[in-house]
Amino acid sequence: MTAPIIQMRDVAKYFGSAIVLSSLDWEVRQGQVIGLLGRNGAGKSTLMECLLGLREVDAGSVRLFGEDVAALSDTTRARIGYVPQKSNLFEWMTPLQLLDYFKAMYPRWNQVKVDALLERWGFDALLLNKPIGRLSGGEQQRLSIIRALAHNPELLVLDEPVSALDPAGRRAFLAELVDGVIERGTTVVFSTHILTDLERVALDVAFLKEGRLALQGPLDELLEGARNTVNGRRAEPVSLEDLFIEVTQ
Ligand SMILES: Nc1ncnc2c1ncn2[C@@H]1O[C@H](COP(=O)(O)OP(=O)(O)OP(=O)(O)O)[C@@H](O)[C@H]1O
Repeated sequence: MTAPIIQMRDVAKYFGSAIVLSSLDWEVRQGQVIGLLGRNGAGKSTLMECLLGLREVDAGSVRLFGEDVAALSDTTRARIGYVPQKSNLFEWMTPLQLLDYFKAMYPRWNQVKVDALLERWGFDALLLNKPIGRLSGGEQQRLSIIRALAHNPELLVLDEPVSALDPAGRRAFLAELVDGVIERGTTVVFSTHILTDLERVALDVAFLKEGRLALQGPLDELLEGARNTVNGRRAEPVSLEDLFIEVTQ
């Protein structure tokens, strides 16, 4: 059997005396599409940063594609795409310069896809040549998504990728995610507070609570299970919002 795409064992992460992740175990297999849920401050961004090796863990181990995340090879790095919650793009560059910069780093860069997304997502000549620092929040987020998708990653980690997008932008992004990314068998970890988006995209959901993954499974099974546990009788359907409140409170 091939190694899991993500494997975290007994991971702990502290900020000073605050325990954010504790004894956390997680395995994500190839092709899984997981919506990561948790209340504000539960540690979703921290978990994503730790799993990508952007933050050092205080205990435990993290492996990506079977490799220790602290010593990832360039080949494995090139298999990963990440959209952080806060844009981390070079603000003094223009979108065109930024995309050229990353293009040189990734052997599998798909310029046809980049050009199609730029056009579909409203990057005209004016926007493409403006310093990134002067783009709106939503424009920066769209650019960050295009950058993360451009090299056809096999693992895509998205930290609230639609938080700054208007409804049309969100819909366009979700369509791209479903048709252009998930269809290709990409493994996706996706955090959001917009539960309707998650219901459209995620096949599995994982709830982060008190530093651990409190519950994970196929979304439809979790909803069905929650409905069947009410008084032991078949009850009214449970919404994902109900389940979120029940699991995370
Ligand atoms: N660099 C840091 N230094 C100190 N504390 C931090 C740091 N980064 C995050 N924290 C704390 O760690 C906890 C988890 O934060 P994190 O951003 O991972 O949560 P989250 O689940 O992504 O939240 P949200 O849903 O609000 O985005 C919070 O209590 C936060 O204040």
